[in-house]
Amino acid sequence: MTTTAPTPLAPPAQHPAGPSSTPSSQGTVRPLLRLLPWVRPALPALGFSALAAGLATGCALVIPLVLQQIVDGPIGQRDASGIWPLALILLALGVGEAVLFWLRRLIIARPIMRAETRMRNDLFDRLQALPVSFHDQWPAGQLLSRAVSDLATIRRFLLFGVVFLVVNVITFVAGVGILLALSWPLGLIVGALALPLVVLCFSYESRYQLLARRSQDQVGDLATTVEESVLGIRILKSFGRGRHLGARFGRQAADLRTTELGKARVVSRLWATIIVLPEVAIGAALCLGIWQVAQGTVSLGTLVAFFGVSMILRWPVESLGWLMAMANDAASAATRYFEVMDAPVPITSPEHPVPAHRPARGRLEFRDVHFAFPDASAGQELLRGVDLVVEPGETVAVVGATGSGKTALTSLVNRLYDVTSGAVSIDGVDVRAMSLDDLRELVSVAFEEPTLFSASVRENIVLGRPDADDAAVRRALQVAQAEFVDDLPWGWQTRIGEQGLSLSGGQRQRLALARAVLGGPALLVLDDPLSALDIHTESLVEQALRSVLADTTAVIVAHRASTVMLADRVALLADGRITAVGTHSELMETVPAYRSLLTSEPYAPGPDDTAPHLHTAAGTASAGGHL
Ligand SMILES: Nc1ncnc2c1ncn2[C@@H]1O[C@H](COP(=O)(O)OP(=O)(O)OP(=O)(O)O)[C@@H](O)[C@H]1O
Repeated sequence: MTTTAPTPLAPPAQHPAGPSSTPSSQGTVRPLLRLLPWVRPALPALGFSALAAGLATGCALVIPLVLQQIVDGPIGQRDASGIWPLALILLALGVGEAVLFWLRRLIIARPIMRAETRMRNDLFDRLQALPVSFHDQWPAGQLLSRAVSDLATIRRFLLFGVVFLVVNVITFVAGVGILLALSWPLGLIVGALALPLVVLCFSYESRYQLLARRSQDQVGDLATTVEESVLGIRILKSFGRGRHLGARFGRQAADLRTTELGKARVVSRLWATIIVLPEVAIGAALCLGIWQVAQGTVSLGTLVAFFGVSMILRWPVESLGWLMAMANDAASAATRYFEVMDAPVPITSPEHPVPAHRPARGRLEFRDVHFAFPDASAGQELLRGVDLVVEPGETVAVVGATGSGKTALTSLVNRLYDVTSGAVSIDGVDVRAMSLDDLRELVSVAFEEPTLFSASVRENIVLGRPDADDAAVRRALQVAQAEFVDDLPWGWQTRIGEQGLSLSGGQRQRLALARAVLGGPALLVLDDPLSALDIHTESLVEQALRSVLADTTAVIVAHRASTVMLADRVALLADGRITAVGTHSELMETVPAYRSLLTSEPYAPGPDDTAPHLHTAAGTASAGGHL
């Protein structure tokens, strides 16, 4: 199978996650509001948490007022006994504040983490539902960073940022109200802070959001490099390219550092201004307050209370900088999350699926099939009118030059991709009209690159048929000549490493073949499944496969004559069409292009080869409908 996944050394693929696509117009609020469906169950807890935080801040705001009573009352009147009740109130307020802060955290943690888990599960489900063409275009690291770090960023904002953004604004408004009540000229000076603060935050938001987005994309690129270098460790070591990739990683890490420093610069500028503003306002109010106390227009207790409240207001103002940063980080993480969640899922079960024939006969038909990969340039069709019928129980080998589209053709059967036009049908039912569950039960596949998961041998084999019993697994293992699994340290329960790396290529192929033939599927699609086997094992597998293929419809992509011999007929794929169909010996005799593919005989297309070379043994319009 030819793959277009980005190679470790190629420039990053154009994917929608690029910083250039930063949707700055989305702002902060809209992406965050879209989290509502997941956050809704946590809203009561968020409300209680905000209430607890608000009450805690309320306690803190009342403390200076009690101090005012102490200063103007017992202290001013030198009545020591009057201090105790007020001191007890102070103590109660302090304890209340601490308990309420603890409660705030306790209430919110569980529901927000539940929301994060649901978002993560939904992302995983979405990734499973998205078509192969989506995964062809998106680097794995970009998806990984969305599933891990972006969701953690959103969780931190929901746990902490959102509550404090609300509570701090309320605290500021309430605090300024108290200050105005204590002394309106002093209150006005502190309250006037709000205007420059709002202007500042708005002016900084768009700059910061751009950097936040860039940094998250760069984390994704880093994750991609790590993933590729770990998966490709053998190649990198063999070619001594580890250092090269290390240099690329270093450059990406340096880019990320530059972006993070840029973020820090923007925040520190904002922060510096935000910290200076209340200091200036409080300083000015202090001068005026002292003058007012000296004039006797304000009591000393009022001045103490005023500064107590002002000090409490410093935190909501000063924290605004990083709360805004947190909100922007969360908004751009949410935007990245929704880029995946909003990606279209074109390959789905129809609303009213046509039931598959039961028992399935397994007649497979490609009718005028055209296909272009979604990311191919316009008009670049790989398949340009494929017509082919595979009768029930028949095995057809698809042969063609490398890159001619054999894998693409077989991928249309179980809808890994959909045809651009034309139709693929099984027992007369268009595969797009069936439910995906039905289709994937009917069609079983084995690819040249066998993917095994980090699970036991048995779990890997029964992947598509979890209810298969041991006898069926044993039969599948026999067909695939994969009984070597009995000799593994824990037999069928042996965990095979990530991607089955602890097994040889041939062993992995045999397990993948066992997985494909398990349970006797109606239709078997094998994409050069024996390429990694030695001649001896290959002939053993072929012997065993023959019994399975005797009554199963099968399409086998074949590169070697030995695999072709498994088939009843062979179809030659060239120039996007089936140009010849017949038995192996017929094609060897009459089709030079075919002969050249399976032997070392050179082939130069002649004038006779420009038109599709259709072997008539099966008859172009025969009763069987073969090409
Ligand atoms: N996801 C993709 N997006 C765009 N082009 C692709 C994609 N996958 C494969 N191709 C291109 O389509 C062509 C056919 O690929 P395909 O894998 O079907 O060929 P093949 O006949 O199976 O080749 P081989 O015999 O080498 O396995 C190749 O030129 C390949 O580069």
